[in-house]
Amino acid sequence: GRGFLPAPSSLSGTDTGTLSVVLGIIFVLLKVVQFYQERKKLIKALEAFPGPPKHWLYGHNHLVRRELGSIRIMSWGEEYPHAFPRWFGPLLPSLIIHHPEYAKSILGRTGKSPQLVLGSCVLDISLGQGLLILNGTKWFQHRKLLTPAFHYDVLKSYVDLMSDSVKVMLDKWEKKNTEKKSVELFQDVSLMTLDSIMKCAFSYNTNCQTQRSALELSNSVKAKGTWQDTEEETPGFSGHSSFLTPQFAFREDLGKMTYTTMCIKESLRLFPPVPAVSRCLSKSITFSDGRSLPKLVLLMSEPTLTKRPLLLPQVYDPLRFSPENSAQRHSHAFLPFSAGSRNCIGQQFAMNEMKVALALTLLRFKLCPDPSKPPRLLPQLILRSSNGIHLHLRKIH
Ligand code: HEM
Repeated sequence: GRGFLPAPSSLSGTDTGTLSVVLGIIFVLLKVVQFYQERKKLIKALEAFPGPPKHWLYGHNHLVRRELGSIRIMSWGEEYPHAFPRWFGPLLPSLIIHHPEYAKSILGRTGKSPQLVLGSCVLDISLGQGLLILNGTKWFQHRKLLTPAFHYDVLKSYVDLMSDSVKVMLDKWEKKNTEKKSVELFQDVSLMTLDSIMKCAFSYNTNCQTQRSALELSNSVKAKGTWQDTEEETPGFSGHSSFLTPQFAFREDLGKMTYTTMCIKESLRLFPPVPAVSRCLSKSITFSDGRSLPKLVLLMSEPTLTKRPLLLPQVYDPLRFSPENSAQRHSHAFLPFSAGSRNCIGQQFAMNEMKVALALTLLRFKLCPDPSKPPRLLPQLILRSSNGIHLHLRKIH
């Protein structure tokens, strides 16, 4: 029948233009209303979580300094049990979780892809589309593809490759004049870990510790292809036999290095290499104490806080991790490698490598800190020291 609007065919150009503008405005208004309602719901839900007062514009940004175990965050943790809101500016809320039971609720959620918040464009550019920042089905497929490569038995065979890489590093240290001056070790250790992962994952000897510049190396890695490019051919973790040397004695002993493992865990507790993990809720959640959150809240969990029961005192004491002392501990009180389906796939690889590196290093050197250059901790995506790590090396034999 006849309506108020003329038939589409009779619309002039100006009318079509006006119509699109009106539709556009309606769309934007609907989005604003939707955003406003979601925000109201979110703020209501966050009311159940008391927290420090926030500034209307900065949120909590002006109160929190980027430092490991920030005293302020720690004291907030003291004041506001289990979890408290942390606003990034006026619009973006997050919930800082610092209770093992809360961490368990979040990290223990099943489903194909616990969404990570990490998929920001900055990470996309710097890391490529690796497992760490993938989400959804793609993450699930890649994770499934890579999991067998980290099987216990497969990892055992890498011990020889790891020890070769460590020995190159130690030989380099022997040649340095370490009599009086302390040595910056972070660079060397980074290159050693790169060398060893390249050998294990790609069966590729880069010689990066002795020859290549970082640029040359990154080009050769690109030429060789990265993990995510090798879907048909499971990335490395296979034809590595050419590197194997049968005489390595630790291979069977790694599982027996109980005290070394305790020392490593204590170091990971005090200096967590991944200082915080974050999750985005894809559906609402109710915690064990009855408080709940709607979907789409950015959640951050600082392991430094999550493992609060362990955090104080700041004294290095490996015995904290003795079987007796660990028996009563909550399963989610100490999470250097995170937990749940999105935990660190390289956890066992990393533990093995740390044991091999530590044992071989201590067989050759005594290490002492340089009090004039203490590390300045800088928690970024990973924890680093802004001024390197300076140690005195004393040759044992
Ligand atoms: C001490 C050494 C390491 C620590 C403390 C560590 C810690 C972590 C943590 C906490 C996560 C979870 C991140 C999150 O939930 O947002 C993670 C993820 C991951 N780690 Fe590690 N990691 C270490 C070494 C390694 C190594 C050696 C590899 C590879 C051989 C590796 C590969 C990965 C991958 C691929 C993921 C992403 C897993 C996924 O999203 O499914 N990590 N790591």
